[in-house]
Amino acid sequence: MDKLVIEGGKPLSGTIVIQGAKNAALPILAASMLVEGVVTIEHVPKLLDIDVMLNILRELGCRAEHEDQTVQLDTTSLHSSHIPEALMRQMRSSIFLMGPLLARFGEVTIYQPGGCAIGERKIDLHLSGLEALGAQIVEEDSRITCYAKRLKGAEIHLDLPSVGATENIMMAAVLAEGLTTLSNAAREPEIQDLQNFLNSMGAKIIGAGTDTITIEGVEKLTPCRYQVIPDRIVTGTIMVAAAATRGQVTLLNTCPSHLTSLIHVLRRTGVQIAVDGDIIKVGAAARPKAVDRIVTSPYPAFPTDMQSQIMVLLALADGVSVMKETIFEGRFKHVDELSRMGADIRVDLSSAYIRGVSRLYGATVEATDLRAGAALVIAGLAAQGKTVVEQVHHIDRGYDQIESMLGRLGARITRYSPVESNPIVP
Ligand SMILES: CC(=O)N[C@H]1[C@@H](OP(=O)(O)OP(=O)(O)OC[C@H]2O[C@@H](n3ccc(=O)[nH]c3=O)[C@H](O)[C@@H]2O)O[C@H](CO)[C@@H](O)[C@@H]1O
Ligand SMILES: C=C(OP(=O)(O)O)C(=O)O
Repeated sequence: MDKLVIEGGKPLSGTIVIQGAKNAALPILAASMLVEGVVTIEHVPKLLDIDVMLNILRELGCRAEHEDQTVQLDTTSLHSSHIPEALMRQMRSSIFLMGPLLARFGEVTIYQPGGCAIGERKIDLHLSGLEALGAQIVEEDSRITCYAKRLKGAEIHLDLPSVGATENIMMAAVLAEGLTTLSNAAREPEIQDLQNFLNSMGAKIIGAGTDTITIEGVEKLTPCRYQVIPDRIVTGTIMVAAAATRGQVTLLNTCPSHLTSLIHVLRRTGVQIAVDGDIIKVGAAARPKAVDRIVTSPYPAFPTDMQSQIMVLLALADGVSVMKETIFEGRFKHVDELSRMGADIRVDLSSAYIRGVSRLYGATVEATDLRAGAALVIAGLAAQGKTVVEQVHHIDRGYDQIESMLGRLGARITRYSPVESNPIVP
């Protein structure tokens, strides 16, 4: 497994262009299976999860190429709707294929998906949503088969606003007969992006970004060319890294309106943020201030995907901060690792109590999941001395060569692979 070696203590400085959003690109790639022909998706980052998705699509008979951030998919020879268990288990987002493949083939076989160890992550809402659209679902051990000659529009209420279930139901309902109304839908920007993509292919969806989404089924879609939105979590990660190292960074290709809750929290810590169109400038010179209470909740509240990164800034703040995690019960695994670097954090059930210290110290730490890994990289950049972050494959799921990105901002960060003990020069 690769590891990152970071010499900390250098403020980040410079300009960076933000990659396209993983969490928008993944469902959009899956939704492309609804149409027959050649679909072109731009601003698709080079990530492990994207590679896994493209490998699954190839396995199903789709032709897939990914060059210069552009994915071209030819779905004409798609011949299977059976996703092998080994591929299904490589990531959570494999579940996005359930709705589109069912809608296109009238049948899909999947297995329980894999993913980061951040919580239980059930798929009951995905399944009950498809059932409401008329699918017959047969579960045998980890294998799930869904059948429906043609899905039928329905009124569906989600017990909780699941991002993935909202997207899966939207994708399935696009080719269903009649009208689907989805209430208590998730409102994340990536859902709006999926709506825009599907509508570009001729779907009739309104309401994404609100809690009620209406999908009028159509007979057929036509292929399109589409560009995914900027990644708000990568943007947020760099903003926090700039703040934690007391640097000055300009971020290009951002969507500031997707980051309102994070910007609000960062300003409360004393970080200077200037927004101009799709450009964000972040600067911090002094020690951050503690924030009494942050609660992760569905969009537009504070995102769970930024919880571990902001915790690093709070670990260096003046005072005590409280962070409550309400989405994933297992998302405090970075706390033990940060403690090894000198952080003073106590976890009690779903809350973390963070007593800021004036300095973190380099250590050897392990990325336990994607965002925990990103947090440890930020901690390493801000710490005094050398930090080694192990299990970097978790970080590669969501950040396109994090070491090159941060290196361009002056960070002293090098990737080592176990095969050659030489550093990997990007
Ligand atoms: C690829 C992608 O977009 N991933 C994001 C998506 O994941 P994902 O779509 O998996 O997250 P969900 O919104 O579905 O999960 C939210 C909560 O709902 C629960 N739940 C979900 C589905 C279900 O059928 N039953 C159920 O109980 C989950 O266990 C979790 O506690 O939203 C999460 C919450 O913002 C983010 O952290 C992930 O980065
Ligand atoms: C948890 C995440 O992703 P996924 O849902 O793909 O596991 C994430 O992006 O932070």
